Amino acid sequence: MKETESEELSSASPSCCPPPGSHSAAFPAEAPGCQELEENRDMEKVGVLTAEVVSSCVSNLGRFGSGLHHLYHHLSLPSQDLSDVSVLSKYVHLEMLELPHNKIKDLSCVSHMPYLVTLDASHNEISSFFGFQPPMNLKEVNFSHNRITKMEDLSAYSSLCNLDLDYNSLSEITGLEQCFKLTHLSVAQNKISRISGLHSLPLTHLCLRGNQLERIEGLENLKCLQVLDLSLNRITSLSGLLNLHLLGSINLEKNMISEIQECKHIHDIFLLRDLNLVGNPVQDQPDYRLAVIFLLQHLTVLDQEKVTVEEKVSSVNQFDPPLDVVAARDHMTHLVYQLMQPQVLYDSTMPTTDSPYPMLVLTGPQGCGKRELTHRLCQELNEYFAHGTSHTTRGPYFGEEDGIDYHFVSEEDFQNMIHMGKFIQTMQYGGHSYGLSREAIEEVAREGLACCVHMELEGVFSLKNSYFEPRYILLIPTQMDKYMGHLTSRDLYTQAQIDMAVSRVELYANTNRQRLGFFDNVIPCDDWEEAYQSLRQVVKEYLLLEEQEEGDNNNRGSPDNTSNGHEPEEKLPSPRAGSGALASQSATPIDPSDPSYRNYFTKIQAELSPQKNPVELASIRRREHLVREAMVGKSPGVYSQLFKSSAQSAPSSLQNPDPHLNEASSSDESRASSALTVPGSAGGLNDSVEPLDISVLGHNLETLKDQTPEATRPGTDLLDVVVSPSSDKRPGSNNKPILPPIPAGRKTPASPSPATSPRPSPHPAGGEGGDVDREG
Ligand SMILES: Nc1ncnc2c1ncn2[C@@H]1O[C@H](COP(=O)(O)OP(=O)(O)OP(=O)(O)O)[C@@H](O)[C@H]1O
Repeated sequence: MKETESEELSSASPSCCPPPGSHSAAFPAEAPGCQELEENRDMEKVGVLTAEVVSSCVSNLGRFGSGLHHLYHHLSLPSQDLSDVSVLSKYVHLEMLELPHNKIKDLSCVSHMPYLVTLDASHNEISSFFGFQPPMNLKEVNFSHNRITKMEDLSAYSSLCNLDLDYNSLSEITGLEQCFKLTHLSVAQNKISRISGLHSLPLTHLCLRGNQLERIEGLENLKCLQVLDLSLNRITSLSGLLNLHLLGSINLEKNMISEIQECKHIHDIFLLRDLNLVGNPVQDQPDYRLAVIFLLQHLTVLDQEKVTVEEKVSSVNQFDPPLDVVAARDHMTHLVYQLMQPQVLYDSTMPTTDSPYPMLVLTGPQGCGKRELTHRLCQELNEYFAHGTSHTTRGPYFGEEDGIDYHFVSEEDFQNMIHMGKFIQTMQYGGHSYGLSREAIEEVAREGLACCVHMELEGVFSLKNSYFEPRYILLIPTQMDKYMGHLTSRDLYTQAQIDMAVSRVELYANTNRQRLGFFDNVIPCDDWEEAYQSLRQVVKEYLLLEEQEEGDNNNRGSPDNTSNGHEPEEKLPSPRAGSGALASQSATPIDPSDPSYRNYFTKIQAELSPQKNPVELASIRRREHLVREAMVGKSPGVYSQLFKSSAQSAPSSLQNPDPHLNEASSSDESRASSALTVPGSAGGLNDSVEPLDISVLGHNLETLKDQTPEATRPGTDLLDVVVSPSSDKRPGSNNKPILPPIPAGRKTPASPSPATSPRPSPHPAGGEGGDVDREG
């Protein structure tokens, strides 16, 4: 093959034949004669390029014309100290010419190279801009490191794709209007102070590094731009990059960008992956890196460092934390501050851990009516509920009363309260702080009532982290016009506040959609009267008042109801829905894993089993006693103490000589009193999950009750007493289903602390009993 080529080459250049197989020959259209070669050798010393040198530096042999001629297409003469390359005008077939690092001033020889595609004349002394006739196919030109001061019209160079003009003395970009194929332009290290002349070029890569730019401008129409280098300029703002939707990389190293907010200008460039702001004053801003990562969430590299997943998560948690994160932080804060205070046992503390203090939370967007409904409910059902009054730093509206609507406090006092560990939860809303204090709940608990509060969604999230287990009822507007009209008519809010409130309706709706069971009920609140009736109905069902009323009616209708000697059945969860679709909690079919299910069947089983003889009963009681002791041994002393005190202080109708029964009754009572709590956590009367209700005990409660004289008397059944509508329902009497069973020692603690010292209650809780030290 090589031989054939050589033969062809020889025939194409008879006057200057290279040795066969040698690459040391170039093949100009008319090869120089031997005499000329001699002359060239003489001139080499003064930087004149000779044909001999050329023939030693060519490469890339290829066919030409008819295919019978072979020619070298590439010539590379780097760092040869050449100043005169006019000999090249005879090499008309060159496609690539590389002459970097020479002393060339004149490139007019290129005019004779119509096939030239690539020209590298970097690091020379050229001052004339494209001083040659345009080769038709010229695509890549490198004139970097020369002495060009002015760009001229390049409209004849229509094939130009890549132009490098770095390190010249250009002060303006001009003459490129017709370069419709120019995709790469580099004009780094010049004297350009304003970006212009780029029009709608199809540039994908643009480098303007090391100029005197102060503004990013004139790039609006570069829709194809992908890589932009503006480093080493004096740019102060990132505006001017809008609409460059394909931009993937921006280098702004060593500029004068000082504000993180500048990143907002490039926020919508979704393909932006790489941003370099090294050496800008903005880097000194607090949380600079996370802030930029947050604003530009598509970045994978910032300041030449990879953006990690951890950084992305931290940035979101820091600058737009999800509700859960806000709530977790809020809860942590209050918990830690609270733990730093002397620990006391609170009035809302229940005797057993499975029966949380009953609370009702109405939530919904601002002005949806939840505050009014809360107050109305507390007024109507004042035997059961009292309002837990939050603190706020906002000033009172006309007609609002301190201590009733809110505790109005200064921001300073609010902060002090936080640091004193006074709050259960807090939140910022509309520029003000709101918080539910521990004392607000305790005040209500001291009355022997359940606490009813209203709050925004964030408060609910935070409260869900605490050990309180309230019922949450969502009041949601469904008719936006009506809701907005109501907000407007209140004449309290600016348009921005109204917009915010309205926009948050969706937040509530989404939470309800996405977090099944997050709210216990949802009530539309477009009509407040209807909403109240629904709320009332729902709450009554929580309190089991509906069943009681029904039960009463039934009892009245059929007095022989219990004449068979059986105790009235514990009611299973009501199959009726409370109100609306989300009131279906009580309508859910009984789940075998549900404790009430287990309890129900234990009871059925107990009733179906043959009567135990006295020996068996004694054995069961002994085992039960052992288990109880073991349980008590595990529990903190003060709780077991309270547990007993509670039993002692129960109303006389509940007193039983059997200590086990007293414990059981107290326990049952507390569970029954927690009818407001969510199923599964504490449960109501129907959910009396006896901790000792394990198979080894069999029918413990039933058996024990059988042995008490009271249990045999109609109307004094333990469970009956707790829920009977006819029973004493004085606040604090321990008989109300929702009441926390308040130990007798509560009213006169041995050494009251400021946090627990009770204010005189109009309704003494529980019976008379021994003092219990409530301090933890
Ligand atoms: N402790 C709290 N935690 C969270 N949110 C609270 C708390 N206390 C009150 N809020 C809620 O803060 C929002 C603003 O309350 P504010 O009383 O200032 O507004 P409002 O215009 O009277 O609205 P509303 O009639 O709903 O109470 C209300 O939605 C309110 O329920």
